[in-house]
Amino acid sequence: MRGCLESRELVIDVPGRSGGAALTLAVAPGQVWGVLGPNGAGKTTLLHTLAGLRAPRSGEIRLDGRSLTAWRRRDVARRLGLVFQENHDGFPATVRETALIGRHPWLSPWQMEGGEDLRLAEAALARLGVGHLADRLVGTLSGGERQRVAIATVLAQAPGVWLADEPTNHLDLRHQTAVMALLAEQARAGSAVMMCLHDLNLAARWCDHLLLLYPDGEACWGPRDAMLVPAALERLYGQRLATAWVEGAPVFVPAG
Ligand SMILES: Nc1ncnc2c1ncn2[C@@H]1O[C@H](COP(=O)(O)OP(=O)(O)OP(=O)(O)O)[C@@H](O)[C@H]1O
Repeated sequence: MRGCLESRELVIDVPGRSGGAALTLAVAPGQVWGVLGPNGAGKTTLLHTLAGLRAPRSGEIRLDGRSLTAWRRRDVARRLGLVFQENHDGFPATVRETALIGRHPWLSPWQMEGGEDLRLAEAALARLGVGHLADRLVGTLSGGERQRVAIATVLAQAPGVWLADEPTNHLDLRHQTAVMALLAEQARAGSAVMMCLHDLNLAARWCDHLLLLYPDGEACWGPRDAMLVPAALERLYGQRLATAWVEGAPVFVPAG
């Protein structure tokens, strides 16, 4: 499914911060954007603003060529999926029931999920390697299993735009790689993908565009190689870095 998300002169509303960069950028079909920045820089605020969950201070967001506020909420949910940083399970649902929530934007009010919805939800769980947990209550899962169910739920939703807040949260190395490969695969199929990451090396390997959010609200963005400048990254995190090259890609590690 193709999707495109644009921001025009967008200033996010970070509590206690005056000003902030005006973001004008487009996450085009096929692109994978990484959002980097230290704790509190506003990465989650940005993703939630782009998803329409909180109002910007100023500026506009356009989803598939139309103002986000002009779409009905259901139509937004058919086009845009959000992987939250943490999952809070208010109800005792099974893994299968949780993945089926991804199909709800595609049902009419009061319509029950059908066989095709069930097939898509179970295929998504299998893709994330959690199909065998379908009958378990989500509250009994490990952190990494729960995270993979959350990603499977968005996969079942089949959005053209993916917003993922630290999608590799709680995941071991193999599953981090599998999830990044899945997001890249979604982009290759025409989706627009944007994710917050704390791991510079995952960003360097898997993202083609980067947005650097500084704690004072400043920002810069562009193609990955133009953004992966050690001095800029050191200023971003307030941390000296050493750079090595492994299999043709830069690897950043904290120095001294
Ligand atoms: N509801 C709120 N009330 C007060 N302050 C808030 C609220 N939501 C966010 N903030 C503040 O806004 C700033 C940006 O938060 P945000 O969660 O977007 O940062 P982040 O870059 O995602 O951080 P992290 O890397 O720690 O996840 C933080 O200083 C946070 O404390």
